[in-house]
Amino acid sequence: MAERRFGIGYALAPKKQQSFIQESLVDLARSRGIDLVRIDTERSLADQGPFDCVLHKLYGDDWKRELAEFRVKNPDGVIIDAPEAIERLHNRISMLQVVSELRIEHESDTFGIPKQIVIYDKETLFDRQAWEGLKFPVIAKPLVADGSAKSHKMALVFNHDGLDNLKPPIVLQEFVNHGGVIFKVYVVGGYVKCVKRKSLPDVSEEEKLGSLDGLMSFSQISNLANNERTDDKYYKMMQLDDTEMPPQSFITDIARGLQQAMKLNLFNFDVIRDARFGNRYLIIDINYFPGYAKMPGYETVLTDFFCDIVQKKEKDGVESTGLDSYEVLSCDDEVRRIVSCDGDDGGDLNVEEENRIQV
Ligand SMILES: O=P(O)(O)O[C@@H]1[C@@H](OP(=O)(O)O)[C@H](OP(=O)(O)O)[C@H](O)[C@H](OP(=O)(O)O)[C@H]1OP(=O)(O)O
Ligand SMILES: Nc1ncnc2c1ncn2[C@@H]1O[C@H](COP(=O)(O)OP(=O)(O)O)[C@@H](O)[C@H]1O
Ligand SMILES: [Mg+2]
Ligand SMILES: [Mg+2]
Repeated sequence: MAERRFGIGYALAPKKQQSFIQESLVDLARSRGIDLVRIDTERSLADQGPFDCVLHKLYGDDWKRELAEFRVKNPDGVIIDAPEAIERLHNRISMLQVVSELRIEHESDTFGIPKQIVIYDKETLFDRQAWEGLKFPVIAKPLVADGSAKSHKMALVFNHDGLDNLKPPIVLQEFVNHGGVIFKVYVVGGYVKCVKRKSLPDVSEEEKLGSLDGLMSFSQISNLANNERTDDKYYKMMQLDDTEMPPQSFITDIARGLQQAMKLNLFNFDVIRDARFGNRYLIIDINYFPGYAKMPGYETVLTDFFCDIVQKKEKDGVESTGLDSYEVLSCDDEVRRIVSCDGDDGGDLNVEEENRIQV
């Protein structure tokens, strides 16, 4: 009998397609019975395929309608992940709300999110009452995280003078010294991988007091190194070797908790370690379908994940994948759970002035 093959359609923006759909991934998936096929977004999704599975990172109502139509016409098809679940990550407030809802006990380490407020208009920006409890320096982040260059443009604000340049809606989040290193935790179904990346340097007491401009803008700090990123080489070059990794089991528990709460299979989150405590971790960002190609061995991890989904669907029906009802793929049983922790990131932020921070 001929080997059963599976078709996975992908709908990605050109830049994402280029970084993610590499020959090495396509070849490995093909050798294991999975054909990765580009979805033509100029045509109706439901008229293409057939696809056992749809993988996507696109924004907007038109695309949501395409997915809805696909669901109706392909009750056996699996959508990774549900657009309704992904949308939570398009707003920097709802994104982190889920962290506050997690209940995870760990012997010595704690986690949370930095103090933050959302500002919708200039009036509130200058209203000292709205600021109660929040201390300078703060990072101003665009409220919307929609993948645009603008949504990554941030500013470190040292004092009230810096506020003049900000354009709401923004989130103001306390800047927390963390030794200039950020931990990026990549999640793919049941797989969790934590890596170290360069971050913003700590701010000294003198800098806090002495900044002339009151503000410094920056964008995608941890992505500044665009050379090959095998971790050993990157860690040496960026002088990250000495930074201790967070406890693996702790990070895995947080990853699992987030995954279950958000009902997402493909995401990463950025974690910093509060330099004042050393055992306090803060989650500052969660991204849907991040740059997996930067993760060592991404081809194997992603292919294993695809195989798990299609095999589960084949064996027990689409409900068993959990993805039909927008649940996440279960982390036990058939889903291989590899956890490793070996140790990134960053247009018009809403600032009129530009001083690029060099790290
Ligand atoms: O392109 P890459 O590889 O830098 O991936 C970006 C991610 O970098 P990371 O994997 O966390 O280092 C990046 O993560 P950060 O927000 O920089 O932490 C985002 O996920 C970005 O997607 P979007 O612009 O928010 O939609 C991701 O961009 P897209 O590839 O989705 O456009
Ligand atoms: N509260 C914070 N304290 C210290 N550094 C931060 C904080 N928030 C963000 N950063 C730094 O700014 C970078 C970009 O912020 P992030 O929220 O991850 O936005 P993006 O979605 O563009 O990656 C982070 O990678 C980190 O280096
Ligand atoms: Mg980030
Ligand atoms: Mg982000």
